[in-house]
Amino acid sequence: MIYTVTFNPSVDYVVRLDTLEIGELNRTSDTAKYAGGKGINVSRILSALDVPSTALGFAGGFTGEFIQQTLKDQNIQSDFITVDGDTRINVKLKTGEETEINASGPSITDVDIDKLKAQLSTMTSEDHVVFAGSVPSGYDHLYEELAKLLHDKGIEFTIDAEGSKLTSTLQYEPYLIKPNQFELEGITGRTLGTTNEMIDAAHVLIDQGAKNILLTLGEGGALFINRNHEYFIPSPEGTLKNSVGAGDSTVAGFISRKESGVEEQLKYAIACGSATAFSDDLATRADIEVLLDKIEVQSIEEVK
Ligand SMILES: Nc1ncnc2c1ncn2[C@@H]1O[C@H](COP(=O)(O)OP(=O)(O)O)[C@@H](O)[C@H]1O
Ligand SMILES: O=P(O)(O)OC[C@H]1O[C@](O)(COP(=O)(O)O)[C@@H](O)[C@@H]1O
Repeated sequence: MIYTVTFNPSVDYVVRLDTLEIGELNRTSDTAKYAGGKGINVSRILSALDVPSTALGFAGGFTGEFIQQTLKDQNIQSDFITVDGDTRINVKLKTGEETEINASGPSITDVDIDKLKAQLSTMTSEDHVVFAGSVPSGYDHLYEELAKLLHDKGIEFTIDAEGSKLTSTLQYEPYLIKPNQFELEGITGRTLGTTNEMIDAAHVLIDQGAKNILLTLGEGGALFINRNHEYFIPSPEGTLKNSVGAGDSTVAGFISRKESGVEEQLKYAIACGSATAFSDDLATRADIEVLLDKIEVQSIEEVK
């Protein structure tokens, strides 16, 4: 079973406006709300691809209810730990440009963490765990602690997190990490202007333990690096509607075809990411299938 863990889920409130005047009254042209948070998005795309998963994490209040009901309606299994306080609402402004305001989310306690650890303790080496997104304040060490717990039990895991939350887990050999360029620059502390600079930076993380790195570059596509392969995958052409969840969709696409070889995994990853970018909500299976044939996985030697 694939388990996704969203420590800090969100209701993503998408607000469309023709223009935004700071300091003035603005009226929307359209609004929508979606069950979000990185692991939840991974579960939703896996479900679109008919790959079962169970969504875990912390949820509370009316917003937490909304998320759990949405997953239920979509036939996605979930087992959230109830926390005090409302799950956050993240505002996604669409004004021609995309602007995001992500809230910090409700507090969690050591008791909540113990409940999550109890869930992880029932897993076996047949399972795969995806840890994704921010953590409530004060718990930055959680990623490292849980990665160690899974590594000690021989359970494969994927990490999509920023900065030290990600780098602290590399010693436990994550199956996949998925930084974007901005996140990789944050980790290395320098601007990565060329493909070679990005690949070199990725190899440092491989040397520290990461097994596979999908470095996503928005409309620029993605680079993939592991010990044996270096690939570039351009994004297909299309009209951007809402890129929220595009990165999570690439993670889901890659994991969904784990038994099919890396090139097929990359096709699915980019088809899922771009199909989500071209959709109002996350992509549907039909959106993904339309793009699959348009994805070309290029070995870096061909690109150079
Ligand atoms: N404007 C876009 N056009 C086409 N594909 C896109 C666009 N934005 C994102 N994608 C797709 O989604 C993937 C992940 O997007 P990215 O923005 O890099 O992730 P994140 O949301 O994690 O920052 C990209 O590799 C690409 O396949
Ligand atoms: O936990 P974080 O880092 O604040 O991110 C949460 C946000 O990320 C998302 O999961 C989208 O992530 P991506 O666009 O990177 O795929 C939203 O649904 C959510 O609002």
